[in-house]
Amino acid sequence: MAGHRHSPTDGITAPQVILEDDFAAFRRGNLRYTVRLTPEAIVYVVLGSKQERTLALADVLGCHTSVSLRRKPTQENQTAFLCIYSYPLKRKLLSGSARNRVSTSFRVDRFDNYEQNCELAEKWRVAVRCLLAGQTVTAETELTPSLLPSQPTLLVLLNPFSGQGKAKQYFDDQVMPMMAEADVSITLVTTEHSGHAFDVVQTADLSSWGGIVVVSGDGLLYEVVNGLMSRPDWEQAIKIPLGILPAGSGNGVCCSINYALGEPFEEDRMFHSTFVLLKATMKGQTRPLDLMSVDTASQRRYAFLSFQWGFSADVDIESERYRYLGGSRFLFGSLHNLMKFRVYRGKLSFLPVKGVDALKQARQVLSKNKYEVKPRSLSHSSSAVAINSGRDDARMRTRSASAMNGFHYVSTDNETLETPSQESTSLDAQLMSFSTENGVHHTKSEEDHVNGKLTTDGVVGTMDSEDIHYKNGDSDFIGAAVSTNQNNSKSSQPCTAGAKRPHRVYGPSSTLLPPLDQPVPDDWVTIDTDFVTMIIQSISHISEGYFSSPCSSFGDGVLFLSFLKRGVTRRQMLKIMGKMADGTEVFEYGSDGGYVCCKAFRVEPVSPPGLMTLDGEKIEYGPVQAQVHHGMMNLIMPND
Ligand SMILES: Nc1ncnc2c1ncn2[C@@H]1O[C@H](COP(=O)(O)OP(=O)(O)OP(=O)(O)O)[C@@H](O)[C@H]1O
Repeated sequence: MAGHRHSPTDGITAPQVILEDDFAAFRRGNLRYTVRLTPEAIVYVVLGSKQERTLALADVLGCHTSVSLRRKPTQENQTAFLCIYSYPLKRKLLSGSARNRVSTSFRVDRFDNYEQNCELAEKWRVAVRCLLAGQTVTAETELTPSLLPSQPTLLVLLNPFSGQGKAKQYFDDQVMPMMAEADVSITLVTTEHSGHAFDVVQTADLSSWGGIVVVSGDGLLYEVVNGLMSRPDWEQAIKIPLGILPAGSGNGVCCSINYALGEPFEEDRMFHSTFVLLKATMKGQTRPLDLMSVDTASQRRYAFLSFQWGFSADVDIESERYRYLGGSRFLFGSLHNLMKFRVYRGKLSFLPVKGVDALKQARQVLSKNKYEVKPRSLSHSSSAVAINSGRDDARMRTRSASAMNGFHYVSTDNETLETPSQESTSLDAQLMSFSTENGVHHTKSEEDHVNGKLTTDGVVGTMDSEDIHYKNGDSDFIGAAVSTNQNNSKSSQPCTAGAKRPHRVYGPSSTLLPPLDQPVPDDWVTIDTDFVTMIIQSISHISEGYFSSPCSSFGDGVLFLSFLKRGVTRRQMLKIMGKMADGTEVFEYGSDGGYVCCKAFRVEPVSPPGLMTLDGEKIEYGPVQAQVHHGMMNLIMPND
């Protein structure tokens, strides 16, 4: 039985090789391999040939010795086994790429003795597991089981009614086998009613688990987050790594994770998301995720995904009855709502982020994604936001470069790059003022645009038809904004989040938000109009097929706000929905919408009661405001 331990002086690859042995193929007669373990891969070469195969460790989930092969040693056969589970990406003919499971087994037969072969196989297992956990292993490392990283136990909360009601089936058939391969142990709780997960995490001793994973739609994660934030030790509790496996019909978080990582999602989303989650779990990796503190008249909640009002909220909630269709329910719901095509009167106010040109960033992201991007004269644009305020349908219909679909861009050097309507000129001139560094800055031409309404501490500009106001105060946009609680420090005591918040809740102070019944600070932008839809989100996808914010990334500390106003037509809506689905130019809302970057927002509906959602869950209809809290949560996902 051949084989040898690698010596660092062997060959040119010597410094890279951690282990090298000759093993027999599992089921292929006399075929033998030289197998090498490097920090990046397991490479095996057929003895006597140059036929080399590589299992990249980035694709490997686990490694087991003979245990999994269910073979007992006999007198004649003293062989041990080594089995490696990998999930390499394969290109698909029509649909990009997808991972597939490959299990590679070797017969470890260097010795005539079963125990010694087992010991050798175990050395390999220890080395591979250590590398998968991100530990450094070299040819000199003494490979004993004591080196094995301790794998945390995960609390898994499974909603059997998520999506099409297949969460349990997915979990048993796909997730559990992969968890076993990765040696991840779990405590499984199947939720029995709405609020169950909230109760579990609100009272649990969290030190028992290394993380909490929901197998559900985004709604159960929302429940878990709010459960954690309702604990007296919320500040520590919310730091527990949180993961999600997509069993809902929306799955915005999983979609955003896989998009950010360049991982496939469309085909077998549970399989791909489990792979991603386990890779991160094994290395103890997380990424920060922002949390929104959201106040309504009666309550404070926490959200990590989106606030929606209008068309998209209606689609989300009203399509619940088509749940059996899975993700297609949104398409069905969209078509249904397109027929009604309602508008919603209200006021949208937001605190813009200085120096972020959301549209320009979106274009960069999309072109990096190799999507076809139409030429636009944006090269000098660096205004804080870009908003379309015109309502010129003729201009909307003309997709010429000069019309730019109604978008109007301004630059810090006051160069107007488009010929906007009078209305958009007015708004953009106002926006230009907060893109300057030190408070108010107006050129003569800008002042002309804002209809001459100058005040001593800034400017109030009004638009004839849309009643859009911009007020510029003296204060810097963060920190000095009006707040109910000027103490910026986080409190572990219950805090009231504003004058209209009768429910005492735990959580951070919303330093950017005034009480809900008080006016917004001067440095906020207000748009008072008829809206068709409004989505405010912190990650890229609000659900599958809704890549509505190309600029959003995990833990960026900002929100992106997309809206459409009265004036957009059904045809345009259809087109926008199509673009959202294939991830191209989702921000191209024509002259009747906008895509902006903000830190806080307030929505004050005037329309009769309708639907508003937070992370896809219905909330009470009425005034609502929120601010983003940078990276408060830890989302289980790879970060290298
Ligand atoms: N056993 C249960 N019975 C009824 N409701 C439950 C149960 N477990 C959880 N819930 C509730 O179901 C709601 C939705 O859960 P979840 O997000 O997992 O699925 P979903 O709404 O189907 O997902 P999606 O919106 O993506 O379709 C949550 O608010 C949660 O409180």
